[in-house]
Amino acid sequence: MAAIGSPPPLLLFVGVRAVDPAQQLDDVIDVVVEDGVITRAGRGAATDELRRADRAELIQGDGLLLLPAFVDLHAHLREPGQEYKEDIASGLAAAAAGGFAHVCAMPNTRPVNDTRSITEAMIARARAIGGPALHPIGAITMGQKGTELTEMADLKDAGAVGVSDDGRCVTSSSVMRRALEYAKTFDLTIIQHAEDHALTDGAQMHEGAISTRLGLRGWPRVAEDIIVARDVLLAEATGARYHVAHISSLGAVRILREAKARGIAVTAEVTPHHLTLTDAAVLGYDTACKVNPPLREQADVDALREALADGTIDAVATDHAPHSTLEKDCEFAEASPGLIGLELVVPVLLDLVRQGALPLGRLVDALTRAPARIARLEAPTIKAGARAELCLVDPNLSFVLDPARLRSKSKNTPFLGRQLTGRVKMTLASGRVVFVDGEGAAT
Ligand SMILES: NC(=O)N[C@@H](CC(=O)O)C(=O)O
Ligand SMILES: [Zn+2]
Ligand SMILES: [Zn+2]
Repeated sequence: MAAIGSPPPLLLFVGVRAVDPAQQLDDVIDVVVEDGVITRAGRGAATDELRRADRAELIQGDGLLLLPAFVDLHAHLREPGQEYKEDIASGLAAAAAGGFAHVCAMPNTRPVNDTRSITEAMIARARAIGGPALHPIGAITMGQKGTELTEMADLKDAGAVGVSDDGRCVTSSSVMRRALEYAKTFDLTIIQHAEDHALTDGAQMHEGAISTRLGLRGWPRVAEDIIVARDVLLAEATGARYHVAHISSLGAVRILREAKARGIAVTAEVTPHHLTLTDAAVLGYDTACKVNPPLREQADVDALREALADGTIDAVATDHAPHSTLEKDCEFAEASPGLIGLELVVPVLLDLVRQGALPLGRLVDALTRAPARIARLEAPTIKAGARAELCLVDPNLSFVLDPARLRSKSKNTPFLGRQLTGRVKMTLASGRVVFVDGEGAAT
């Protein structure tokens, strides 16, 4: 297969099942990539003449899926400041291996990304690496302290695609109102980590029968619901764009559904782990399952799946949150919350498709067009004339997840050692091959 790095001059995907909801495309076709651009897509597009060209590289598509490369609205790449967990290079390598061409990076770095110079430095670093594109998300408040608004116009001008205090909730209604009003003036989305901290003090996991059994302090659903409900009212009052990060509770889903029905400009993302795991995974005190918001109950999982399938939840986002072994190999109460996700989206979510819980087209939309729309990015698409941003997947390849294969610096995922099915074989971002399964990390 094509080498990582330089744009392959002529790449021919032959007889591949291409799925792109933006084109209402789900068909076995050929796709031709020339000098980083999709030049032809359709039956017979890889003509004999093209196949005979010296520079042609043929990729037989039998049994494989060709998708627009993914857009992640929510990842923690930890640079600047916590490079022992992850850095921009390792985070983007993990993204490439996961099928992503675009990654939005949360601002809870050290220092917090609350100023133009940090946003610019992150983008410059990512460009020098040359993998998937990095789009910083700036902070809503200085130092994510929840009081003084950042200079959002500056952040946007420097390349920020949204603002969030993720990791912390903007709890003050007054600050939130001003943030929405301010962001509205230049069409920036406010992304909320919805958690009423007064209700989650000391919380270790979802509040329910299992937290009681384990003797761990719980985070009740209502701590999320209260904030989402209040913010929906503020979004309505201000007319600003509001986005719920990592939605996890059935109550928040209901509020979101009602808000959308009333025409309020609210969107939401859900993570692969909230779609597939429950608080039962915490039995045995597995710190890999400690995450904010916490893994909830089957009724929540069912509501999230239904809402993703019907479009109430717009996007899937990873909330890739790397932590070192030291921060996870400890007492549950001491462990840092968060788990990695960039490299696991395909196997974890294809499982939902196989179970009939989610149509493949909706999943692809939730990983490409929907997040791109929210971040105001151009969505990858399989269309002649588009820059090649593609993800080739073998949906039937089964493997046991080996930590040594992960490109992320951190290995904190409950899926380690599990049998998974579905693997990314190749990723193109900005017209360049950034990942080939079995080859070294992107440089
Ligand atoms: N999700 C998490 O549990 N942790 C995130 C912060 C966040 O997304 O709230 C992190 O930065 O580690
Ligand atoms: Zn968060
Ligand atoms: Zn996060």
